[in-house]
This record gives sequence, structure tokens and C-alpha cells, in this order.
Amino acid sequence: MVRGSVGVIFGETGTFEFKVMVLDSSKVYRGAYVKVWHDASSDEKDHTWVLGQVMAIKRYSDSFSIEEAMKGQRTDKSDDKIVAEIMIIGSRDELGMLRAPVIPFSPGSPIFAADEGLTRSVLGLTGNEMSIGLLEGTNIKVQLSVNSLVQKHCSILAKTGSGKSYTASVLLEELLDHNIPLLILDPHSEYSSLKVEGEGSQEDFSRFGVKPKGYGSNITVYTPANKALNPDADELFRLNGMNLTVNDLTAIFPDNFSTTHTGILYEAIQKVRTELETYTIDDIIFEVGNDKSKAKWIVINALEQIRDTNILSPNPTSIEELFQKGKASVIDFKGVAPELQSMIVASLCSSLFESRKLNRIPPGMLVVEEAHNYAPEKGFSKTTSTDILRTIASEGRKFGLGMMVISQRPARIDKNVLSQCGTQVIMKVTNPNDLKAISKGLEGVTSYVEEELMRLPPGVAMLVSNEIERPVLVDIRIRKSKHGGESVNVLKAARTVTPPPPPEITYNEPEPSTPAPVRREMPPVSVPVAANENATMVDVPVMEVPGKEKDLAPPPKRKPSRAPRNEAGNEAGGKLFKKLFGRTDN
Ligand SMILES: Nc1ncnc2c1ncn2[C@@H]1O[C@H](COP(=O)(O)OP(=O)(O)OP(=O)(O)O)[C@@H](O)[C@H]1O
Repeated sequence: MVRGSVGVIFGETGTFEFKVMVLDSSKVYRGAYVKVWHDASSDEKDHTWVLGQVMAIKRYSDSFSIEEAMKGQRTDKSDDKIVAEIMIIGSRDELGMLRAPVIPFSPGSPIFAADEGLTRSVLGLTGNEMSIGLLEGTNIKVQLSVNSLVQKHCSILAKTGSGKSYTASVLLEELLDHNIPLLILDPHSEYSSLKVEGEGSQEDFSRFGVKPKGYGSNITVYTPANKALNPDADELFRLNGMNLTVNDLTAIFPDNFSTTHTGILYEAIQKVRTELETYTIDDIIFEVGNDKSKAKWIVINALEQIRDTNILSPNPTSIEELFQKGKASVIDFKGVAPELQSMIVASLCSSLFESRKLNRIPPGMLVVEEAHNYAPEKGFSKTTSTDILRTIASEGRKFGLGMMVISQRPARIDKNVLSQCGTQVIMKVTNPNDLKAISKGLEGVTSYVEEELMRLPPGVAMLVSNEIERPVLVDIRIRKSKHGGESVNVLKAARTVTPPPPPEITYNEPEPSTPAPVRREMPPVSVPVAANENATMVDVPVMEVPGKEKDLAPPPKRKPSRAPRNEAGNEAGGKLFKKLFGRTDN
């Protein structure tokens, strides 16, 4: 036996694979990397170490009697034969190109456990900036390049509970350590825990060569709702409510505006613009009230719905505030209705892209959790945010705006978005449609890989990237910061004593002051509320409609059609507010 060899090639060999009789089963296991000296060619240039990987392993023995084994008398298993199937990956030539042997290996050649240098260079693991874990079954660090990850986008795909948000947070920690600005769209309040130092065994931290760390003041959590609904948020998130255009408004709830309604809105905004330098949604509502058609009520209703979300403000959250070097802004969508979420994503991402194009903000990364909800594949659903996410996916790299796409349903994400991701981190996936979507979108993903994905244990990911030669399995490192988004242990919760109810929240939301409107009291009248004009009638307060003789009078003073807002910045009790944010007691 050649010193250090872990097996010997036998049988028929090819240029893509060969079989090995295993001598040291602690070094040759499924997924292990091995090396073999190639000197079958007469050309000395081809004499080199070649890297291979164990794809399958079999064990057999024919030197025992079944009868004895059935009686449990087969205790000596030392004559078991272990056979491994090796797939040849190749070697690097003097130009750094990957080459596979053109002449098969000789049977009888010894194989060895691969060393770190060869494994790294042949696989192309040459990044040295972001440590995301260890090559599965080895102590070899897997490091990615920040530039490549951010510029060429990345995706993190896995079935629920397989470690998507954990892995995403590992990448985000690394990006924060490199001062990359992050904007995180967080539907489940999972990312605020980046603030807090992680817990875990010292052994785990040292295995991966990292130390616990909380990112504290580098993380700011914004709520598009309010602080009564989301007391953990640091700041309110608001969109610009001044000088809105027809497109701005119809994009919010597109289904609420037919062509007729858009026309009424257009006319009203044109008129408001001729009279006021700056105007609010209340001014538009008032002007729509001057329209003669019955259809105006639909428009007023839609505009009031938008106003009552309280997402519009004269003091909007600026992109410059959200996207800063070394900072992560988390938009926590807790308690925000899906249609409003996608409107916010559309508006926010458009501003982000425009600001980046104009170099008003530094290069950085947009992180989209549950991306199938914001950029769904055609045929699943329609959302206002799909177009801008597609644009960022296809054009973002030109401007240094990267996107991290995270989803548990790869089959349901817009293909144009998914296919633009140069780095894919895939964890356990079992749904056949999702597996198909992953393998369709990736080069080098074979049916072997699909099988591997179904069997991945938690915490292990398959890394597929333009930078590396073939998919590799990575044991994702422990988080430096605390993991959020743990699932609730229902049984444990049921067994614990119910705590006393929390103290009632009395919260005066410090909403920026809107210009105080003057209002008129109106009797209720019946108007249709659905998007079609023949819909059922309900009672709503109505604005005064100017009579014929009043048409000649100067334009009326702007007066919104509803009662003034209270100090908390909203009309507590608005039906839509309740629908969108779940409660109204703020
Ligand atoms: N690399 C890892 N090391 C240690 N634990 C991990 C790792 N990855 C995941 N876990 C554990 O697995 C659990 C599930 O992970 P995570 O919350 O990231 O799943 P998820 O896919 O985001 O789930 P969901 O779809 O429900 O949000 C967590 O409790 C986490 O502690």
C-alpha cells in the first residue's frame, strides 16, 4: 500500500469517472474530495494531480454465511469491501484553466485525500472576503467575493424551516463587516435580531473561526404601520405624500382604478396643479369632489383608502437615510396588508434604483425576503412590485445595486429575477416544482444535484456560483448575531401559565404634521363602493358639490371630505386602517 493512499483504482476507468477499492473509509465517504496523480499521458505537461469527488459508495461481503448472520454471529466485518465511485473534476493548467484528463487513469493507481490547496484551486474557491462556512466534511473555509455577490446578485432558496433566514443573516453579517449598505424587506420581523450578539457554544464559534457580535446601532428597524403595532421598530417609514401624480396613486391599489376613474383623477390633479404649488391627497380628494359624474365617488373612496393607510407623509423617509455605508435598514412589514406591502416595495425600490443611478447613494444590496410575494412568476399572482424588481435584477449590476432574493417557493418567483442571480445558496428543497425551477435556472445542476438537495440536513447548503466550477456543499457557519424568526413551540406555550395581559399601549405617534385642513360637516349620501359603478350603495360622508351658479365662482378652498385627523396622525377607527393593520386602537 502506497504511504498515505486511501484507496486504489480498479476495473474499467474513464475520463469522467472511475471506481476505487477503499482502504481508509474514514477519508473516503460520500462527498469527500480525493486526488490522483495523472501520468497516463506521454506528454509530461499532463502529469499533475487531478481532483475528484466521491459520488457514491457501496459496501459488500461474500465471506459469511447468511445463517450465522441471522443468528447475530457475524461480528468480524474486517473483510467487507468498500467501493467508491469517483467523479473526476480536473486540474488547473498553467493558465489557470480547468482541464479534465483526456486519457483514463490506470487501474491500480493509488488515490489520496485531497489537500486544501488543490481543492480550493480546482473548485475555484478563490474568494477571500466573506466567510460563509466550511466545505462540507472538511475544514476548508468557503469564502465569497463581496463584489461578485453584490454585483451579480444572489438567491437563497429552501423549503420552510431549512435555514434560509439563518443563512441570509450569515451573508448579511459579512456584508455589514465590509460596510456594504443594506436595505432589507422583512415580512416576518426576522432581521432585527442582527442587533443582538449571538449565543452558541464556544466550540461552534471556534470551529468556524468567528466571534459572537451584535450589530446594534448599525441596524435600524422601520415600520410602515405605527409603533403601537410594532413597538420594537426604531422609526416610522413613510412615503412622499406631496404632489402625487396619477401614476403614483393608481400604482398603490391598481385594481381600484378603471380607465374612467383614472380619467377623473387625471383631470382633478391637472386642476389642482394649476392652483397650488404643493398639494396633498386631501387637495386631490376635494378636487375630485367637484367632478359631476357619479363615478367620482369610486375615486374618492379609493383615494380615502390610500390616505387612511397613513403611509403618505409630507416628511417621507429618504433613501439617503435608508442606504448608508455599514448600515442595514430593515423595513419590517409586521401588520401591513400584502397589497400595501407590494406598493411600498414598488415605490421604495424605484427610488432606490433611481438614486443609485444618479449616484446619490453608495453601491449596496437590496434584500428581498419572501421574494415570491413581491416578484411572483406569471400565472401565480400580480403585484405592483414585480416590474421594478425585474429591472433591478437585469440592470442593477451596471449601477452597483445588488439584490439578494430569498424564497421558500423558487417555482413561484419570476424567472427573470431568479435567472439573474449569479450566486445561489440552496438548502433543503423537496417540492418537485421547486426542484425543477432550480435545476432549470442553473447551469451544472444535474439530477444528482436534485437528489442531493432533497437530502440536505439543516444548516448545510449547496453553493452554485459563476465563480466556482461546480456546486459544492457548505456547512454554513454559526451566526455572529442572534437568530430571529424561531418558530413558536406550540406545545410548550400551551403548558406554560398564561401571563397577565400586557399594559395597554397609549401611543401618540409622532407623525409629521400635515397642513391642517378646514372641513365642512356633510350629511351622508349613498354611493357605490365597488370598482364598478353599478355596485351596491353604502352611506359615506359627502363633500359639498358646487351647484351650477357656483361654477362661475372662484375655485373653492381645499376642504377634505372627512373629519380632521387626531393628534396621533390618523383617523383612529378608519375601516381600511383596520383592514390593513389589524387594529385601530393606537
Ligand atoms: N447554519 C446553521 N447553524 C445552526 N443552526 C441553523 C443553521 N441554519 C439553520 N439553523 C436552525 O434551523 C432553524 C430554522 O432556520 P431558519 O429560521 O433560518 O429557517 P427558514 O428557512 O428561514 O424558515 P422559515 O421559512 O420558517 O422562515 C433555526 O432555528 C436555526 O436555529
